[in-house]
Amino acid sequence: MNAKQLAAEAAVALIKDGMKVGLGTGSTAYFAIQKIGQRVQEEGLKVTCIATSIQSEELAQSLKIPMVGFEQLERLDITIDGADEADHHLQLIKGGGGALLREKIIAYITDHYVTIVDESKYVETLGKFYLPVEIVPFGWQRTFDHIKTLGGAPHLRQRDNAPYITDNGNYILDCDFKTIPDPESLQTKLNLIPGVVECGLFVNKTQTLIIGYNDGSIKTHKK
Ligand SMILES: O=C(CO)[C@H](O)[C@H](O)COP(=O)(O)O
Repeated sequence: MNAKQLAAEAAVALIKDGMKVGLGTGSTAYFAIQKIGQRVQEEGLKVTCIATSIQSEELAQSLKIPMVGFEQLERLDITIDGADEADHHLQLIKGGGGALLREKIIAYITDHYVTIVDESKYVETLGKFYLPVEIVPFGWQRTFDHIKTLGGAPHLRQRDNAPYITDNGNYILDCDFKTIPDPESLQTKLNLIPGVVECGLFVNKTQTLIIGYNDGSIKTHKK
């Protein structure tokens, strides 16, 4: 089992019958969704889930995981999601897979937010990974300029030689801040810029961080 799968399966062991569960996005969350599907089918685990992306929703449906919409839930008991970087204070950079807005909406209604990563994502200080910032397409060049004044070199994310479009119809700027010693302050500054929908900093959200190691071990950090 690889390090991502180890972390993912340890997280899925926290899910109990009757829970409302948020499903993350990305290659680590993929293993969690697979395992939830297995528990639903083999153990009869009773859960209702909501996904952080169209991709994860389709995967969950293919595994016959019961899905609900926001009209049927106000809070989630647990969400299991990956991250691009996690620091020692359990602050995160997310959005490498482009799902940061839905991921943050789900994080904010979750009682127990569990982040799953492999050892390569656990860092001293955030910022080596370019920070994804979701922005509206209208006037994006000026939003780009504003972000630049905060010290982050933005790059418009591309796919097939065109701007990458999120599930919400927006663009993403991947911003090189080099190092982010104060994620909370940067998040506030970014989210005040007109045109910014949300940034990929997840501050004080993770209660449990599960790290999978290549030697087959896992470590859990709790807040
Ligand atoms: O934030 C995300 C998607 O928007 C992912 O959680 C993040 O990119 C980690 O992905 P992976 O597990 O594939 O490394």
